[in-house]
Amino acid sequence: MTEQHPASRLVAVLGANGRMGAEAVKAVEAAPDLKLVAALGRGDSLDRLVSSGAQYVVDLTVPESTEANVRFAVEHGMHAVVGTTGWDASRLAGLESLLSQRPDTGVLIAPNFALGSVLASAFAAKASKYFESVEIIELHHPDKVDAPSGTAVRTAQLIAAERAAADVPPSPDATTSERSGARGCEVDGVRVHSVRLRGLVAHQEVLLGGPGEQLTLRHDSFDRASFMPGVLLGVRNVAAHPGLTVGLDGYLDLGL
Ligand SMILES: NC(=O)C1=CN([C@@H]2O[C@H](COP(=O)(O)OP(=O)(O)OC[C@H]3O[C@@H](n4cnc5c(N)ncnc54)[C@H](O)[C@@H]3O)[C@@H](O)[C@H]2O)C=CC1
Ligand SMILES: O=C(O)C1=N[C@H](C(=O)O)C[C@H](O)C1
Repeated sequence: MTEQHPASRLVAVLGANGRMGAEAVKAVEAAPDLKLVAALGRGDSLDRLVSSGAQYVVDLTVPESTEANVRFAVEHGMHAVVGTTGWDASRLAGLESLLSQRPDTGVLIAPNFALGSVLASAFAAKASKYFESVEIIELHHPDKVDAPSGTAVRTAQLIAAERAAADVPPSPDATTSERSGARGCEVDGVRVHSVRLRGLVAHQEVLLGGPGEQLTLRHDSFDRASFMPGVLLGVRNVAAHPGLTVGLDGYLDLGL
């Protein structure tokens, strides 16, 4: 007979057959204070979230599914911890409006669950106002469907906000002739370059340049195990943070 933890949080994982979802299933099963009540893959009915009694939903699916999944969870009073990419400003606004009708429900949208990545992005944002130039290089496995990565988008947004608040001008760039894509894409005025290479998992460098010097902030996830402490931290904290939180840093005391 399996031992029941008296205060178990009942957790469902969506995308359970995927690279991240499979890892999250193992992490939830191994956590003494959590109980996995559903592990759903593509094509499974979301009604199983309700019938399983799930209180927490971990969404690790695909950009085209995640919005409907999270809406379903919130409409049924479940807290959601979301690692899936694709949450642009308009999706976030729609979710905030839905959550305003559910004041006790919490949703965490975490572009990256790895603590080191969250720290690297925060440090980069803080440092960026002291440098003339900033560019981001994100490097991932070639099975990733979206580019640039959600982490890079979030990092660029944090950097852009810090630089705007400090009235830092745009990074200098004399390019007048460009083969399409050579300068990457622009996110809030920050150039982002995406590499897809077999052997990689998830990596990012923020390059900060000033006269005669460069600061590079690099983070590497060598294994998806790196994301699991953040997933568990999200599940354990999301109910205490009703409404929408974007970024795991919202649950951490970074003191920055
Ligand atoms: N926040 C973070 O720290 C991390 C986020 N990610 C993001 O998480 C997402 C998943 O990444 P991977 O696991 O590498 O992708 P994956 O492609 O291996 O897994 C996605 C899984 O979701 C399933 N799926 C699609 N629609 C579904 C639905 N409606 N219900 C249930 N399952 C559904 C797919 O069949 C697939 O098995 C991506 O958006 C990725 O960028 C990935 C790693 C870390
Ligand atoms: O698809 C991935 O693998 C990852 N996706 C997230 C992203 O787009 O930032 C998080 C991490 O980089 C891994």
